[in-house]
Amino acid sequence: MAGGAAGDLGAAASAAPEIREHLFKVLVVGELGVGKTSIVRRYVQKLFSQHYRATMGVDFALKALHWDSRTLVRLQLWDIAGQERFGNMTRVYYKEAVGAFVVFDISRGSTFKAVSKWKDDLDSKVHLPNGSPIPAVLLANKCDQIKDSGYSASQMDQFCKDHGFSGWYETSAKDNINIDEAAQLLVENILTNCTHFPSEDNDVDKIKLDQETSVGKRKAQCC
Ligand SMILES: Nc1nc2c(ncn2[C@@H]2O[C@H](COP(=O)(O)OP(=O)(O)OP(=O)(O)O)[C@@H](O)[C@H]2O)c(=O)[nH]1
Ligand SMILES: [Mg+2]
Repeated sequence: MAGGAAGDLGAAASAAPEIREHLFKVLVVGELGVGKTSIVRRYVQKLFSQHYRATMGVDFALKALHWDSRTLVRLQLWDIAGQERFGNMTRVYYKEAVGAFVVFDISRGSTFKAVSKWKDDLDSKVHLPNGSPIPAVLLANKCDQIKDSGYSASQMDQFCKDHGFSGWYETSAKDNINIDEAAQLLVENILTNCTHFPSEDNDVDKIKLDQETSVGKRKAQCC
């Protein structure tokens, strides 16, 4: 019977697990050539190249994370050219970001000195709806190479506390070290903020999916 079939479909859809979908804008900043594009490429495409081509302005990439059985996180990664620290565009690029990676190159100490400048730039131009800084994770990239600075792990921990980083990781885009872990930490922090400081600014959807029938309901929701 047609009526019975429709009723069954409705029951199946309402019994389906509710999937929360989040879209987060995440910035990747740091000096020229520290490996921002390489990190994004490794994370999203699982590729690495020795070839260096400086980013002009900003590049974009999208990464989908099945966070848990009920949560899908989409990261919209804004890979900002190192040369932008000297330009006027960062204020535009940072708008509505909810998290950031600040990257330096462990084989070039000068890039670590610029970390606090990048962090100050972020904190002065973008913040959460409640006025707090957006969570940021510090990436000490190219850890497959020889270090050019004598910072111990505890000094790095202290540096993160002093400058308001959620944490830091030694990463290598070349050898695929700690990039997933760093992203995990950043997303955890973003999700925590999302729970504590709901905002209608973030583009977040709640979808209810019936995997068998592909019947889905999607509604915009604040986060
Ligand atoms: N050994 C090593 N080389 C890396 C790593 N990550 C990036 N590189 C190299 O460093 C150079 C610069 O990398 P990019 O990813 O283009 O740097 P970027 O930070 O995007 O630079 P801009 O776009 O100019 O700001 C390239 O030659 C990469 O192959 C790494 O983890 N290890
Ligand atoms: Mg780049």
